[in-house]
Parts: sequence; C-alpha cells; structure tokens
Amino acid sequence: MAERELSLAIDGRPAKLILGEDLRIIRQDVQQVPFYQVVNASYHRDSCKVYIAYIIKQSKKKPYAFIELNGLVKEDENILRLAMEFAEVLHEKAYQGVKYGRRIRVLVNPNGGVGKAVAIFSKRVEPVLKAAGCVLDVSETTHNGYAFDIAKSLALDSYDAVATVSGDGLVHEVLNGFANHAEPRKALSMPVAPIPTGSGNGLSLNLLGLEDGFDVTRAALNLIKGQPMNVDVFSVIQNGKRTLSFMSQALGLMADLDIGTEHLRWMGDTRFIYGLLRGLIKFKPCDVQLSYKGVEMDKHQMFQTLQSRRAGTDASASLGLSTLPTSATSTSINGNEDHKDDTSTGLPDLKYSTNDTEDWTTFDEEMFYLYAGKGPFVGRDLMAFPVSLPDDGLIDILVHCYAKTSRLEMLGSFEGAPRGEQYWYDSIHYVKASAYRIQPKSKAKGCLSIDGEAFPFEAFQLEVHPKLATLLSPKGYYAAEFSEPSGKKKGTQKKESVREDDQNEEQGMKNRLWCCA
Ligand SMILES: Nc1ncnc2c1ncn2[C@@H]1O[C@H](COP(=O)(O)OP(=O)(O)OP(=O)(O)O)[C@@H](O)[C@H]1O
Repeated sequence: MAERELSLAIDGRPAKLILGEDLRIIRQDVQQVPFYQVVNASYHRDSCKVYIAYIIKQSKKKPYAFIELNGLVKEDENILRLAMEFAEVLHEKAYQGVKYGRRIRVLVNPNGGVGKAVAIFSKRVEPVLKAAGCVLDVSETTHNGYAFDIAKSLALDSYDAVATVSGDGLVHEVLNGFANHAEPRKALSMPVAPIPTGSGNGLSLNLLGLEDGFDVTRAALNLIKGQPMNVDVFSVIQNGKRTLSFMSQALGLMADLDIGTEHLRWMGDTRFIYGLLRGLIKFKPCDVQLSYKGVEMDKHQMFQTLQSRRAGTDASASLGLSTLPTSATSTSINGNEDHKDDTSTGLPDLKYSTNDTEDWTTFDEEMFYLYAGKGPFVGRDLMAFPVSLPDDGLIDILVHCYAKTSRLEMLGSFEGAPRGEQYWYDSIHYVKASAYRIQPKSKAKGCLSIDGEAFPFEAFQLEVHPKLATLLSPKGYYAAEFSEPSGKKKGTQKKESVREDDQNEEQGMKNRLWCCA
C-alpha cells in the first residue's frame, strides 16, 4: 500500500504523520502506533485541525499512556483535503471489523481492591472510552447485590457490552444477574469486560496477560475493540441453590488465603501472599471428598492440546481463514453438545444428578488444597490452570496432594508460580472434567471460595456449560505464556512455548472482521 503523509504543526512545532503498515508520528522522535491502538482520528474544517487519539506503551515496564494530538494544518485547499482524507483513512483502519462507538453499561465498585476505582475510572478510563466515541451509562455500586440487580433487568438491546470496574467478584455478580434475567441466554451473550481495580483481577490477567493484566488503559482498549469470546461457565449446586461460577472454586489453603484475608484489602493483592505464608505455617490438610467425571488425565496431552489450539487460532487469524471469533468455530474436546446449537432461551438443564456415579472417579488421597476453574491466572502470583481453554467444555481441577508435598516444596514453588511451573510437580494431581462434587467429611471446617466470594463450607456439585457466557478479548484466547520444562518433554523436539504476540492480536482483529453490534 502506498504511504500517505501529512505535514502539520503539533504544539507549535513541525511534525509529520505517515500512514503505512501503522501510524508513524514524526516529531523530535518517531512514534509507531499500531492501528489497533488508535482510538480515534477526525478532521475539523473550521479550525483546520486533525485530532488523533491513541494508547501507547512508552517502555516495557510502564503502563500504556493515553495520548491526544491536535495537529494544525496549513489553510490551503489541497492540504486541507489531504488532511480530511488522512483522518478518514486512519479512522477506517483503526476500526476495521469493529463497531465504532460501543454502548457500554459501566459498573464501578468504589470498594473493590484498595478502594480507588472511582478515581481511576474518571481519570484514566473514561477519557479513553469517550475519545473512542463510546456511549457510557455509568453507575457506582452501592452494596453487594447491586450489580446482580442491574444485570438481571438489563435492557439487552440498549448496550453492546458491560464493563465491571472492580475485581472478579463484580463479574461473578453480573453473570449471575444474567442467569436470572428474563432471557438468560441472550443476557449471557452480552459481552462483559473487566477494568482491573479489584485485588486479584484474575479475569483481566487472563484476557490481557501478566504484563498488562493490571493496566486499566489497556483494559479500556479491550472494551473499545475486544472481540466477543464465548466461554464455558459452571453451575454450582449447593443446598438446592444454583449459582453460576465463571472462574474458580477453592478449598483448603487457597480459599483460606482469599476469604481469610478480606480484612486486609488495603494491602492490594499482597494480602494473598500474607495468607499463603500463614497457611504454610499451619500446614493442615483439607478434609473433603472429591469425585469427578474425568475426561483428560494426562498432563502432557493437555499441554499438547493447548499448543495445537493456540497454533490453530494464530494460523487462522493470520491467514484470514475465519470470519468468526475462534472460540465460536472450535469444538469441545469431550463431545459436549454446544449450547449454541440448541434454541432454548432458558439456562441449560443440569445433566448430572447428585447420586450419579457412572464414570465418576473418587479421589482418595488427602488434599492440601483443591483448586478448580477456568482461565490460567487466578492472580498475578499464580497461574493455577496453565492448560485451561476458554471453551473446551471442561473444568480444570487441581489437587495438591498433602502426603506428597512439604512446606519446602511450597516455598520453592513461589518463584515459578506466575509461569505455572508447579503444574508439572508430581504432588499436583491435575485433571479436566465435565463435572465434580465435593463432600466435606464429618465435622470438617474450612472456607469455600467461588470466584473469590465466600460460600458455605458444605457439599456441592458442579457441572460445565460450554460457551454459555461471553467476554471481550483482544486475542480470542487466554493471554498466558506457558512452557514445558526441558526435563519433562514428551513428543516435543525443543522447548516450546505458547506465547503472546501483539501482531497476531492486530492481525486477528483485521481478519476476523467481527462486529460487536
Ligand atoms: N459499594 C459497595 N460496598 C461494599 N461492597 C460492594 C460494593 N459494591 C460491590 N460490592 C461487593 O464487593 C465485593 C468485592 O468486589 P470484587 O471482587 O469485584 O473486588 P475484589 O475482591 O477487590 O477483587 P478480586 O475479586 O479480583 O480479588 C463483591 O462481593 C461485590 O459485590
């Protein structure tokens, strides 16, 4: 493509804009901005100005910055026409395949995380969304349950997405509100995206990756341009009550360190480290019985499946093979029927009764903790489910076996935990299942955390609903890097990794031509 150039003055100094494979802004220095990161471009005849808004990372360690430029062009008919065309072409390239000006229902939890969500939203998020022409309907949540009520009665045709400015708890509420909506399936197809101002922000880490998972400006871009990604969710049945879970369930140490440190919110996510150290001092087993309907038990096979899925997604995106989000074109590896094929509007029926035992495995070893869920990261310090896939119709269950581990092993695992290295430990029993149940042993006491929220420490059963909910994602897959350590390889020639790639992200957006309207 022939490059376009435009000379103008920015802040009284001469500058040049070049439109080629990306946008280049030449001033004292040169800034290269991928089109994906441009949120607006417009031409204003009256003032002879070109307005450009974009987000950019100025160094690897710094968060994304939001930049708005107003360039003055010479009052010459030919140059003004060039400026108008330049802005039009740039805007078109910036929104290829994405609806400009999404209508977003925004829910801000003033008490999430360290309690700074309101200020962060107004200073760092709202300006980006407004620059991108988004139409915002913003509310501050006043109590637990507020977001549930909003989602339960949301006018679905009035919005393109729901944004939660908080942590994972607010997403949990919104999805449960959708499950109780008059049209649950339609409600659950409304894309949800988090702006990470909670403590753990596991969902944001899964969508944006370890480097950018806590970056609110990057999260704002995901709201503006992310593509809808279908994800599996779980029904948890406890005491006859059905709750949707989208991320995780924890028992034992991993629940204690979350639920048991609520009073330490001021620490941010450091409270989880404190809770972990406290749990290691006690070092007590978790007295529950686990049974599951297992589908895949081989860790290496799970790793290979993850790799092939990622390779397939990247290839179809870069070759322009798919015009749909990747998740919508994939099939479930356990043959679960995809709910999108059935036309009912209510929540899916439950498949398993609580006394179903056919093909269920009972896990007999004593557990230090149990963690089950979807999405690799549960927090910045732990990639608990490195081989998790958004839509395989399965839940990843890991049990840290009490008899096979020690305080020393646990302490030694801290360093590699953000990269999921503990996955390969012999003391970690890891399976993918379509359902599981938990029965506390008599007199057992403890904490149960579901999506980071406290639930009664009582028996429950869970099953997976393939692709029932919808998130906005930059890539169409989880943004987590996971490698097989060289000593453990089976069937691989060299150290392979499943990696993030921003070019793929932009290419994926170009080729999928997906609109969120
Ligand atoms: N105004 C409010 N006052 C008190 N609690 C609220 C309010 N609004 C929402 N909540 C509740 O706050 C709880 C915590 O929110 P959330 O989970 O989003 O943040 P977090 O716990 O800091 O983050 P994470 O779950 O990522 O660790 C949720 O149960 C939510 O319902």
